[in-house]
Amino acid sequence: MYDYDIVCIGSGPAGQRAAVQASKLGKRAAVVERRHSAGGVCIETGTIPSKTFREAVRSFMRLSASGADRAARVRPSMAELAGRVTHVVQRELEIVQDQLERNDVAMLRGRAFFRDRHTLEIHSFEGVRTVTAENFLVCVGTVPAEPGDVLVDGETVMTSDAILDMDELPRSLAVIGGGVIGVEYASMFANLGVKVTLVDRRPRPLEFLDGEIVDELIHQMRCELVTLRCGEAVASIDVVESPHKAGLITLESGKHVVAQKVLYSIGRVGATADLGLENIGLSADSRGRLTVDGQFRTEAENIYAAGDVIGFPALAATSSEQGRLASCHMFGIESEPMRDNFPVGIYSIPEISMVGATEEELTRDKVPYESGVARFREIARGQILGDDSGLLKLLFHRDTRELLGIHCIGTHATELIHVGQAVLTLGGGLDYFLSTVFNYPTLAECYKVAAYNAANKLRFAAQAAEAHGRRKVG
Ligand SMILES: Cc1cc2nc3c(=O)[nH]c(=O)nc-3n(C[C@H](O)[C@H](O)[C@H](O)COP(=O)(O)OP(=O)(O)OC[C@H]3O[C@@H](n4cnc5c(N)ncnc54)[C@H](O)[C@@H]3O)c2cc1C
Ligand SMILES: NC(=O)c1ccc[n+]([C@@H]2O[C@H](COP(=O)([O-])OP(=O)(O)OC[C@H]3O[C@@H](n4cnc5c(N)ncnc54)[C@H](O)[C@@H]3O)[C@@H](O)[C@H]2O)c1
Repeated sequence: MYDYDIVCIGSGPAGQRAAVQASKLGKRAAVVERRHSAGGVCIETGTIPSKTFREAVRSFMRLSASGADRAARVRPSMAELAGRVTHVVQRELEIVQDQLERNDVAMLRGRAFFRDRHTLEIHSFEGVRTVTAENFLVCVGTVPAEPGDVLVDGETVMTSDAILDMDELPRSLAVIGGGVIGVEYASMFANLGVKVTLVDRRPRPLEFLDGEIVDELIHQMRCELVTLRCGEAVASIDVVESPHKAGLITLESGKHVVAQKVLYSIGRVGATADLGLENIGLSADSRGRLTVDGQFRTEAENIYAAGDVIGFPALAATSSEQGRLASCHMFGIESEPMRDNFPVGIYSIPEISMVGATEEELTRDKVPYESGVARFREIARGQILGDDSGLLKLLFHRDTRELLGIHCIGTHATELIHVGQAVLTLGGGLDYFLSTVFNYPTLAECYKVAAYNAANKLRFAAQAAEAHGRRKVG
């Protein structure tokens, strides 16, 4: 008899959801966590702190005489901003703790290490204890990628794990890596009046997004005086005294970037290095990730993996759902697989969200489509909110009129996207939006306006094709 039916290694969204699901099925569940509290990267250093920081930045901008006038903005102290983050993180940790307790999930504190396929050592300052389980869920998440040749001292050069621990707002910040983390923090600090330089070796940041949306983001970032150094890789980073401590970044092109602080955000790797995978016959890929099948099972029959440690899409909500599904599969409960149409939300300022195909993907795959765009400045709610740069873009199949993709940048984009997500998932299209009435004044009205725009383009194109056909016949 094992100590537990399931032990989840890691208390992020995947571990929490898997353990609670197992408990609801009457199983004995435990979660191992090496940090002081349960919550994972999601609550302690990732999603919740960064999104709370963003809201704190935005509230200070709203308090300013004019959000659009950089010079007139109130510049809060780092302590004021961080205070809000600490408060929300603390509350979220309490909620998770309470939820696990209510569901009789045992919390085991310490670093987990596999001794064999049914035995785990848990190392803590109290010593080493051993627990056994019938099944394990590896949901250890990720840690920042830190190539050995780059100095990350945590003071001048830091990863996203430490960026909010800065005592003061820096005068300048260099962000290395224009992925989601880099872009989000670059835009937040730029809106605080920090002089930001963003470096990425790719030609443009966030290449997986629709190009038009990235164009708008770049425009907005430039308005906040962000310098973009794209298509440029970093050769070295040194900490210099000039006369104050600063990071000196040398790019492969020979250019230098000097900034008081450097955020190093070039991706994250699975936290599998010290897990004892060799003792259970598993190995991780070069980025520390584990491979699983459609049921989240690894090659070891009783060992499952979910969340960021299995790679794409590596989001909080998808990790949560993967954890729940892994638990169901483990205990023979049939469940619907996770739907493909999950949204991506980027909490830059302005925020971005998308679901479905981009124009670039449809063009590459030769899918005939038409786009419809609504600009927030043409919508009453956009005017009320003072957002005159936001836009919603819908992509429809030209022949079937099905909805294929939704792309949004601007206020509440991450909420607004869910209307489109539902229509996309349920197979709806242009005619749904044309015949549906939304609340007024709301941003949801953008769906109707974008649909009109696409319908008009389709009609003009059909008329032109018909006229062309008549001319040919004549
Ligand atoms: C700065 C930042 C911002 C983000 N913003 C968003 C966002 O806005 N939206 C979004 O959807 N996603 C966001 N993410 C991603 C999101 O945080 C992750 O997708 C999510 O946390 C992954 O959940 P998980 O369950 O895989 O584990 P994690 O949340 O990564 O937690 C894993 C836990 O396992 C523990 N652990 C690791 N090894 C061991 C061991 N050997 N023994 C015991 N415990 C161990 C770790 O201490 C950690 O607490 C962000 C990430 C970062 C870094
Ligand atoms: N809103 C969200 O959903 C959200 C927010 C933050 C983080 N996250 C998660 O966190 C994960 C990690 O984010 P990330 O931004 O660190 O990684 P990423 O992989 O998204 O981006 C890393 C970027 O760094 C660039 N890069 C790599 N090496 C470089 C070098 N030597 N010089 C210059 N540029 C270099 C890459 O071209 C890439 O654009 C993401 O996969 C995402 O799932 C999600």
